[in-house]
Amino acid sequence: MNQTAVGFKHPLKTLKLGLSDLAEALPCQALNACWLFVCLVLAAFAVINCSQIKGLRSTQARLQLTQNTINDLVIQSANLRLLEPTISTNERISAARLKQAGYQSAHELAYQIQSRLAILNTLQAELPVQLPLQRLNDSINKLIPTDYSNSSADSKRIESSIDQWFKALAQLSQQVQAISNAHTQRSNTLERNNLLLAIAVLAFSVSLAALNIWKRSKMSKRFEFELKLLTNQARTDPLTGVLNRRGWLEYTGKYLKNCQKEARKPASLAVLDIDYFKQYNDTFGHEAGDDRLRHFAAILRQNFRPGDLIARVGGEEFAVMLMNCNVEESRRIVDRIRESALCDIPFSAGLTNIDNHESIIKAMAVADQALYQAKHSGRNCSKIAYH
Ligand SMILES: Nc1nc2c(ncn2[C@@H]2O[C@H](COP(=O)(O)OP(=O)(O)OP(=O)(O)O)[C@@H](O)[C@H]2O)c(=O)[nH]1
Repeated sequence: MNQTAVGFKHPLKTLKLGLSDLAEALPCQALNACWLFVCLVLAAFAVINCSQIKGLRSTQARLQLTQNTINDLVIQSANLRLLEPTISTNERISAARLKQAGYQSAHELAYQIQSRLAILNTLQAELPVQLPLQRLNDSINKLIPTDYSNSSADSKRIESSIDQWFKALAQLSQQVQAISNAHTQRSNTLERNNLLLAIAVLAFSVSLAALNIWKRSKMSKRFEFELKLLTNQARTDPLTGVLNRRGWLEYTGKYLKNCQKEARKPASLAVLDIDYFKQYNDTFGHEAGDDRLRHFAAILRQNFRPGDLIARVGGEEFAVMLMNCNVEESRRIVDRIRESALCDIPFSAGLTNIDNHESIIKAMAVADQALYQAKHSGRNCSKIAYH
């Protein structure tokens, strides 16, 4: 059996229909509020991330400064090797070497190293970690020999102290590097998260805007359609489906205005009135009278050209505007309809031309005079009135 024939729908089509129906059914304001809420939450996360990144960056800057100070300290501490008794065998040689390196005495070197340790101490105050600076501070004094004797015990003590000092410095440097790396990693992760949040906020905002535009266009389309329907209904006779008096006056008025502007060929007007309609109504009833009116309108629609305007302007009175057609031609057309086998309804017609583009009301008054003549001439005939 052919499924299409019984109304089978492809599942994807059903889904598409379902989603668009759902989006349409959701109240616009509630949807906007939800969307906005999600955007705000995402934006709040992004702001929190930004402030964290800012904090991490300033800590990183301080860590970098700390690292640089430690590096300077390592370079400066290299001069401590000049004090090693194995290299400088006595105080004189040691002092000479220190002088060469730019220090007046071992104590000056110690003082400068302590100054750098003091800088590190200050920097540490703003770091989220505790560096073992106190230990270094204490040990620096012990490193400076007061006596440059050649005793091997003393020389060994100084050597091992300097080694320990460098070991401690290396550990400190590693510790700071590790903290700095952890901070860089954390701030990279936060930056990546922020990028994702920004993309999400953008996507949500764009989809919200698109949804609103779509809903608005759908609503305006529907509104346009309903307005058109109402407008058409207001201009149409519900019984016969042709224009009512209001529609007739509006369209013919517009047509005549355009004729003036574009110097079009003249039109002519025919007013057609069913004969003895009251008698028919009284004999066959109102319902049958309605059918007769519907039937007469159908005859007119079938026999006039599609461009001609047909209207029911009174109870059993119809008007036709025959475009680009003079009144004599129009009379021939009307008489041909009356005489055709299809037309089983007697009617009288009054005709006039609208060649000087006067108002439709005036033209109808002239056509009515012709109709009056036709009625008084025994009905079921056409008369022309010129003006
Ligand atoms: N069934 C029906 N009758 C209508 C409608 N509108 C008007 N009529 C009737 O149409 C009749 C018109 O009667 P008259 O104006 O005397 O016209 P007539 O009987 O055709 O007479 P002549 O035009 O002189 O031939 C009245 O009885 C109205 O009630 C309608 O919509 N439906």
